[in-house]
Amino acid sequence: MTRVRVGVVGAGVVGLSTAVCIAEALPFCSVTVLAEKFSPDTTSDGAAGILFANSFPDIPLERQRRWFKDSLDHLLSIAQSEQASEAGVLLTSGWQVFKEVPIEKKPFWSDLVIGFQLLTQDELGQLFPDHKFGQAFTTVKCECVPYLPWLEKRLRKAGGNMEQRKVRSLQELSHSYDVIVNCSGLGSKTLVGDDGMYPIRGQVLKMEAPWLKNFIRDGDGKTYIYPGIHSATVGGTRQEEDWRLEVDEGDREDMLARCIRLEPSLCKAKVLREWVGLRPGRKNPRVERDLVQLQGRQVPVVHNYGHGGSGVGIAWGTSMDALGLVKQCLHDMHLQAKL
Ligand SMILES: Cc1cc2nc3c(=O)[nH]c(=O)nc-3n(C[C@H](O)[C@H](O)[C@H](O)COP(=O)(O)OP(=O)(O)OC[C@H]3O[C@@H](n4cnc5c(N)ncnc54)[C@H](O)[C@@H]3O)c2cc1C
Ligand SMILES: O=C([O-])CC(=O)C(=O)O
Repeated sequence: MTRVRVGVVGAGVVGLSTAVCIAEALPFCSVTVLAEKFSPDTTSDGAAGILFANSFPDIPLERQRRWFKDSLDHLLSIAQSEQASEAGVLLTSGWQVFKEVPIEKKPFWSDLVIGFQLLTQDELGQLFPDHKFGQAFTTVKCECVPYLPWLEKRLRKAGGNMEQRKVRSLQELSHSYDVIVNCSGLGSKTLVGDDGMYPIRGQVLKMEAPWLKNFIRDGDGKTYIYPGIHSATVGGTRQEEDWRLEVDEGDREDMLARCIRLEPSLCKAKVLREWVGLRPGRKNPRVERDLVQLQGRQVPVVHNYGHGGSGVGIAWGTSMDALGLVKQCLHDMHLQAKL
């Protein structure tokens, strides 16, 4: 039996989720993940991993809700299973607070997370006297340092392979794969020449603060404290078009001061690690299929990249869409007939 060869470029949370979805749903495919960097060296590895949805201007709300819901459901089922600690997926509760009352008091994801409530004025006064508005909810935190190896293991179990390699052009893959799936994140800027891709620099601290049990996020998206399994992720910055990967001392002092204002006890916490990552910024994620002329042959390419600051939060949902697109490619190529 001839197997359909699927090459997935990228081993961050998006690439591995997509590879697992394809390998498990389409056992007649042989899935290979090709990536320059694997865990723990991807952008995904440094993310706080909070499931929280940002909204994208040109994606229908129903599709965004589905991306978030599919991801939340998938991770909730892991969080409630015996796999939770190995996979690094846990439930977390806390608050998002605002200095000014936001236009959208109940965001589109408010009925998808658990127990979403608005804080009363009394509660705000007790907990966050400098803020005018607050939301309380329970969601999932997915820590990629354990989660990506857990996905790699799941991929191998489904028959998938991994190869460390920088792909300089999709041409290189045209003879080795029947379908190419592009999950290269910010790498898509050069790999497929996408000028809409840009870095959004994020600097965070990993701090030892085991007494903190609840997350706190300022609604401006720049200041947050996310307690996790071994450390709290404390941040952050959102600097567009900034490619610097080194730690900036000014950013560190500024974010620490902002976080200590929200949570004074952090001034006693030890800094375990500092980290900088570049979010794969794009106006909207690109989850679509294309036919590319490669070395005289039309090769189907499925794109799944450009998740910005939401990659962990929507990766499983966009991967389910990418799986649907791969199925459409196979249908069009009549490759199912190879079975
Ligand atoms: C400080 C910070 C905090 C964050 N917190 C959160 C959070 O709490 N929740 C959330 O949902 N998101 C968060 N994010 C965003 C999240 O990290 C990203 O959206 C997500 O990691 C994107 O995943 P990805 O798989 O697309 O990209 P990456 O993780 O960057 O993976 C890209 C992969 O493609 C490979 N690649 C690229 N180009 C090539 C090439 N030419 N050849 C071969 N391989 C290639 C890379 O080596 C890598 O394996 C945060 C980001 C930052 C920076
Ligand atoms: O926005 C947040 O709370 C965390 C996050 O996703 C990011 O820094 O990209």
